[in-house]
Amino acid sequence: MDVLQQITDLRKELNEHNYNYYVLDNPTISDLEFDKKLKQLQDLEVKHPEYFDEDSPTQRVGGAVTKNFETVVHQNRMYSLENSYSKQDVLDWEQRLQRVLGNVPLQYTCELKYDGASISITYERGKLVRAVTRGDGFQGDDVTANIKTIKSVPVRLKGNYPEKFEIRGEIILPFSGFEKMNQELIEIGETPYSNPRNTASGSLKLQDSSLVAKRPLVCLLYNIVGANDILKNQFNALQKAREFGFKVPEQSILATSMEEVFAFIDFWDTERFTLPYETDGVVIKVNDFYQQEELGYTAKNPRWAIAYKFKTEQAETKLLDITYQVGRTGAITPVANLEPVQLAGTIVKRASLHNADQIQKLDIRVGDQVYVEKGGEIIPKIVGVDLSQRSSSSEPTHYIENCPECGTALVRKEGEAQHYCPNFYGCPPQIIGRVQHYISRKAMDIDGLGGETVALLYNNGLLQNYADLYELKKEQIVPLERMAEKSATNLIKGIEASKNIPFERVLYALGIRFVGETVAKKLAAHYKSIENLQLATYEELVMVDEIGGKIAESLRLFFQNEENQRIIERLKNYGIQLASIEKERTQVSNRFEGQTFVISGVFSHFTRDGLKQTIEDHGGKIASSISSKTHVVVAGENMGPAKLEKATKLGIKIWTEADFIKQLENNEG
Ligand SMILES: NC(=O)c1ccc[n+]([C@@H]2O[C@H](COP(=O)([O-])OP(=O)(O)OC[C@H]3O[C@@H](n4cnc5c(N)ncnc54)[C@H](O)[C@@H]3O)[C@@H](O)[C@H]2O)c1
Ligand SMILES: [Zn+2]
Repeated sequence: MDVLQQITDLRKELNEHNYNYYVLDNPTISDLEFDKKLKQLQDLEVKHPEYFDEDSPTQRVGGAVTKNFETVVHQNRMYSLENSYSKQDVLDWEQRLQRVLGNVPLQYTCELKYDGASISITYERGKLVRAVTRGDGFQGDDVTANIKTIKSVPVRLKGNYPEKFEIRGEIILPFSGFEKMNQELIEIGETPYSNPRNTASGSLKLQDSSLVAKRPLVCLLYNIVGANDILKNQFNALQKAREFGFKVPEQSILATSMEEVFAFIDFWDTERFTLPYETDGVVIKVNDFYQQEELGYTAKNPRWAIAYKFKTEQAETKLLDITYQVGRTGAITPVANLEPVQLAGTIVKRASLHNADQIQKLDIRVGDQVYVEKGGEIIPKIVGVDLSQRSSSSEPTHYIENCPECGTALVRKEGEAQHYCPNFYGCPPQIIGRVQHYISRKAMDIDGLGGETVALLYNNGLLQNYADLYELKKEQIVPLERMAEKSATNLIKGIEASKNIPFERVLYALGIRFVGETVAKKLAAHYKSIENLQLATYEELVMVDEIGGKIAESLRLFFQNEENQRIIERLKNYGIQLASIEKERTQVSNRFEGQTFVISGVFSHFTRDGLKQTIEDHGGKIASSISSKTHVVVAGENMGPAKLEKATKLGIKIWTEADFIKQLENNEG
């Protein structure tokens, strides 16, 4: 595979994991694996600076804003942390510090790294005025009402606090509270939550703050922003925060050498299991705020801090049996059912096995004692077998040959790891899964219709594919289980509203294999309509930017299929947007004709998308990164210093948001 493809694939994959992790609170791979892939991407990008992209997951904080809350632009950006896994990484970091600061003696604060969801809380004159999630670092969700229900968050401060400041912290769920919540769920026959971190993060996104109030959440604070002059250094700031009434864990220390830092790490590496909540590492920060300011930030992290991550834990348990799940694309995932075992603060009963190869490679057999590992989140994985304990009567695992849901013989394509059920139109989880994908937030975003309702509709014979949604009648829905007049009306309304979803998202919603959001955008921009895309040959498709053979092949297969053709025809008749209409509709002038723009930072009058649209409306082009072909950089707040430098070096015009508006008005006035 060529490097660019590899980079593109990794970015796409990591973006999807970020979405699962931060937005859905439902990761599908372990943190360790995620971090490995991120590192792999980082290494490739370092080797190939020509493929730099400011939107890469290596350059961005992973979260996003949701549509459920008001979006708030952060006064001060929220960053992530650089991760390290060895003491050598930490020593290398110290070297970099010394290079920038010029071999001065350094002091560090060492803090525990709390594993929850980050929050930024603003106080004015001692009163809590706003709490916002990290989101994408530039803007987040306003979750003030939810945060106010957390008892450890002071609504009014004590002592001699600064007039106005933000304080950052982590919303966590202590083990005891987590277990209590799960106990209650198990009692009513519900599935327990997978781990404290995702449950804490999911809690913040609840719409009903009285439900949040019932959850035993805790807020641990670690960073005051906007009062550096008064507070001078991090260790003092932590102390002061305690005096103002915040919950700041007492474990933090001030270290004057790396030896002391390492002693702190070693101590907590084992002692962390005695804490009432989960910690996944230690955060080391340059103590002095003046030095912090000198060091500054990369696109994603402060240069003055680093996180040392503890190694993940393993447990040994018995493999009871292997079951197989069928996904929306027909992919089969084997799942290991384990004798419940305590691991990293949660009870593990299942582990993912990925595919037949992995089972074979590790020679995993039912009845084996296996090692499971967990990176701090959901389904852990089996990393090995304790062969010394294998019974002599044990038999090698035979991978299933038929679909567990519909009985069809499974297929496995050359070069692919996964087995597939090819019964695209008859296999229930595939049918349901495709409709669930179609209605999902990033696709048609159908309000009032959830994944379970889709299954309900299918099970009642009301639905075989997503086109059938548009034939649904209220009278058919009302009598269904858990449905009522109002929910049925909402459902129909939501389906109707999906007719306004633009073509690129419809294309994504169709669920064509390998056609994710980005690819759908590219294709929509290039082909403008579904007819054009249907007519495109394999050779034409692979000529399109970022479209590889795998995607082209999948598109051909999809459009050749007569069932799909019928469905698309029906969607067309229902009035679904199967062509781009933006261009004709919005082109207002040719003011920016022939000019390429790069936009960077946060804007107050425009959203980023809105700004891009406006530029295009006036004939300009948008590029994702600065190069010699760029004509104008529109710089919002918080534009990165590296970018600014690059633009200046290349002699590119830099407009502020105000400049941009002036340019527009000149044209229009
Ligand atoms: N499994 C997946 O699919 C998946 C996807 C995305 C991210 N992740 C995981 O999430 C993590 C990356 O998330 P991230 O970008 O939030 O970085 P991070 O959690 O590794 O570190 C940054 C965060 O640490 C928190 N923090 C806790 N204690 C702190 C302290 N004392 N001082 C300062 N900050 C403190 C802050 O909220 C900060 O934003 C990784 O562990 C990654 O593996 C997993
Ligand atoms: Zn099947």
